[in-house]
Order: sequence, then C-alpha cells, then structure tokens
Amino acid sequence: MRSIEYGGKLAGIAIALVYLCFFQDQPVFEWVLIGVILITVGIPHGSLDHLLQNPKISNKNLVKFIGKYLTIILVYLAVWLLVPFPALLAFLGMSAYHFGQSHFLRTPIWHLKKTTYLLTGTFYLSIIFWGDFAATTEILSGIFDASPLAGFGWYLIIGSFVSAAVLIVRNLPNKWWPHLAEMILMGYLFYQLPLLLGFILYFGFWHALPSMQVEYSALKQHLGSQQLKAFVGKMIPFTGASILGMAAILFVLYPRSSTEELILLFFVLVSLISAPHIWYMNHFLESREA
Ligand SMILES: CC1=C(/C=C/C(C)=C/C=C/C(C)=C/C=O)C(C)(C)CCC1
Repeated sequence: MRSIEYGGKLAGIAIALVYLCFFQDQPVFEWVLIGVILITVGIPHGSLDHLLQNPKISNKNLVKFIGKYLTIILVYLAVWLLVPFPALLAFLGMSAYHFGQSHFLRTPIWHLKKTTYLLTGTFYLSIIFWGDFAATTEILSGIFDASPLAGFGWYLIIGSFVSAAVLIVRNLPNKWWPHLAEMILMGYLFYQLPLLLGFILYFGFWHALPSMQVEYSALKQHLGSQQLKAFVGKMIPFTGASILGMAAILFVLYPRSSTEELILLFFVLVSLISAPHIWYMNHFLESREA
C-alpha cells in the first residue's frame, strides 16, 4: 500500500517536471490536471468522513452526521459573509494544520505534535503561495490587498522550515532526514510552479492520496469481498454531491464574475466542506494513534 503513496508522489514530481520542461504557460495543461486531480482524489478523500466515525453507521446516525456537517458549513458560511478576512485566516490556519498532519501518517510524532503539523503545513503552503505571489495576490484581491506581504514570504518560509525542522528532528531522531529532504526538494520544485498547479499537485499527491490510503486501511475489513470496488463505490455519493453542488453555484455566478473571482469563490466553497472534514479527520487520526 505504501507503494501507492510513493507512486503518487513520483507521479507528482514527474508532472511538475514535464510541465516545467514542455508546457510552461499552457493553461489547458494546468486546468485539465486540476480537474482530474480534484475529481479523482481531491474531493473523494473527504467523502468518507461519516464511515471513519463509524464504519457501520445506521441511517439515523447518518442523518445526525449530515446535520452536524451542514451546521458547521452554515456557521462557517456566516463567518465568511460577516468577516471574510478572519474567515480566510482561519481557513489558512486549519489547512496548514490539516496538510501538516498528513506528513506524519506513517511516522507518528508526540512532542508538540500539533505545532509540528501547523509549521510543516505552513512551510508547504507558504512555498506554494509565495512561489507565485502575483497570482495569489490577484485571487485574494476580492478579500484584501496582499501585495504589501510580498517581502514577508521568505521570513515565513525560512522561519516555518527551521522551526518545523527542529521539531521533526526532536520527534523522529532516526527518521527525520526523509522529511527534511522532502521539504527541501519539494519546496524547491513547488516554488517553481504556477500557483494552482503547485497547489493541486501538493494537495492531490502529498495530502489527499496518502489520506485516502489510511482511510482504506481503516475501512477495508468492513468492505466485504471486493474491498477496493466497495471503497470506491462508497466515495461516490458525497463526492458527486460536492462536485455537483459546487459546480451549480459556480455556474450560476459564472456570467457575472471574473476568473479570479470564480477561483476565490471556489476556494471559499472548498473551505466550507473542508471545515467539518478537517475536524472529523483529526478526530479519526487522533483516535487511531491512541
Ligand atoms: C490555493 C489557493 C488558496 C488556498 C487554498 C487552500 C488553503 C485550500 C485548502 C484545502 C483543504 C484544506 C482541503 C481539505 O482537504 C487561497 C489562499 C484561498 C487563494 C489562492 C489559491
């Protein structure tokens, strides 16, 4: 199973190199990849949260689960509408934590665990954002003017790298070097890529696919004889609902919005489904380690 994770990461590196060598400034390459990665691993990895809570969930508990999920979504939507800037900061903070957490799925850590997650995720996200800061600023302009933060990037990148590195070495005295080598090599590569391509490769192959593997390992004994087929089948309903829901909202707003506005709106929608997902996934991963 570990080979799927390594295969995914190798595919991510290969795609990045192919892009840099042959497809620079070809938006079709980027958009097709974004679409494919989102539909095949990005959205599906968050579609089994109800089963991670309880693999044999009853219909009554499923309804309760959906109720709680929707309540978190609605509360967070209200926060976005009332105070967009704090809502964005909360989204970035919880994303950094959640992405950082998936770097330690196979190498559990104990010392300042949550801080280590946060700093590791902050490192990767800041590399991706400041690697193409013009694009980041343009998308965020619907919320605030990020351009004065251009010079702040290297402080954040180096600061988060050094502090995450100290914590990783302390946590994994014999296994720290693959983490740090990956941070340096992938950091270099992600920094070269356009914003959305860097983000989708990181999201797909460094977060969603490894998370999906852990989900599969936890659920497979409940999936009957054709485990993989049943696993994929169980991902379809909520993946389909999320994609259709988001597509419908974007489609309605499409005629009166610019590309940047639609991208921002897309990420706001992603943040709404991510908030409960991050919560449930954290609960699942923490109880797995206990
Ligand atoms: C890429 C990108 C952004 C951040 C996206 C994030 C942080 C996504 C997180 C997704 C998660 C946590 C999914 C859950 O599994 C911004 C800054 C909004 C705008 C610029 C482009």
